[in-house]
Amino acid sequence: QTGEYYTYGVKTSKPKELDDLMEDLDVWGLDIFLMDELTEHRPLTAVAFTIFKQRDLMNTFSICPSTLINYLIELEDHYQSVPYHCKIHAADVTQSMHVLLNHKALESVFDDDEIFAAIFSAAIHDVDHPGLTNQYLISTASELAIMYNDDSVLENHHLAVAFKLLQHEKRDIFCNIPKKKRQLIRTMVIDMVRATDMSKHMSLLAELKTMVETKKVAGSGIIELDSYQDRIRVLKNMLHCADLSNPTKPLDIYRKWTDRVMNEFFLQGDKESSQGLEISAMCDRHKACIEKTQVGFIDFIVHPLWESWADLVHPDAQDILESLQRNRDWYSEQVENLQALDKTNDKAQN
Ligand SMILES: COc1ccc(C2=NN(C3CCN(c4nc(N)nc5sccc45)CC3)C(=O)[C@@H]3CC=CC[C@H]23)cc1OC
Ligand SMILES: [Mg+2]
Repeated sequence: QTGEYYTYGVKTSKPKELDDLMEDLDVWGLDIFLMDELTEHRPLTAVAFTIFKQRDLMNTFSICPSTLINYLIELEDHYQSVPYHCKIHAADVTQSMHVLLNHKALESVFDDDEIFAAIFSAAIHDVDHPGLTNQYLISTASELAIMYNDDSVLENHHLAVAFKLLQHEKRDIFCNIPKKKRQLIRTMVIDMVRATDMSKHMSLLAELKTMVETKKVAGSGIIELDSYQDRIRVLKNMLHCADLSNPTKPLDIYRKWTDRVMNEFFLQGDKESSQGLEISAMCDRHKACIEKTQVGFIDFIVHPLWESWADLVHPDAQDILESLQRNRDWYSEQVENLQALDKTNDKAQN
């Protein structure tokens, strides 16, 4: 019979399976789609609540569990049911952030404020995403682009929505945090979420590379970060890595994300086409080559970022880098097979 089990803040009719799955909460490659099923479509609430519990953040910040649940459920309900930028993506990035924070090279580097800010940022980072790009919102002079003057339109919107949801006493998880500390956490969250705008990718990566070159490492291999700028630079890159982690996950999970993101891009392309607009890169369902796009995404964006991250936290991200390489090889083989198929078809027709 369906039990009223709330161990993880959400109801489940499969407590045993959910217990088993939550064993993998700090494992890279946890099946977040199974999490969505077992939590009856509350993956973000279950994952974020359990991470807060495991890191003892409710005690540290005097957060009443019901207030945290109320906020997380409201936050999760404000993720739109778009193919990619939905609540499962938010849960995925939150869980990925949780694992990255556990890197040995970062052990006891970050304090409770920074850890709270990092997990909270991941949970809120795409809330109310409409499944359209900044460029589309800007070129169609949308309400959001007007509101945010074309500057990191989506990222500023995610932040505003997330903080507005706190303004109800039943949901204000910051209510027992001293004012000064609350402002510091808010500043860090704004910096981290704004850094998930892909237009900031190149400058963020350049900063990460500089940090790697000048990295000060204690004898134990733990990184020394002495300024706010250095600390927030690592946290911004960490969230950016979590946001660009799909190609580093087990192939069956990665391929589900590829299907979802291309579906979202194609839906935008359909809108652009029906509005007589030029169809954006990767958004034309009649012209896109999904496998080639993934090889390009990995070669130009994902691998350069993860290679630098792996240098920073060496050797903690080696298995992640190897998984990325295997997945890149698999998609590259698919491209070769498709090209061979095209050649065979051409021969057959001529
Ligand atoms: C699983 O597969 C994927 C997952 C996510 C994305 C995203 N993509 N982008 C951009 C990336 C650069 N982009 C590129 N543009 C052009 N012209 N060429 C090229 S070659 C290679 C890329 C590229 C534009 C989209 C976003 O901003 C999303 C929001 C935030 C983070 C990443 C998200 C993409 C995936 O697979 C492609
Ligand atoms: Mg985003």
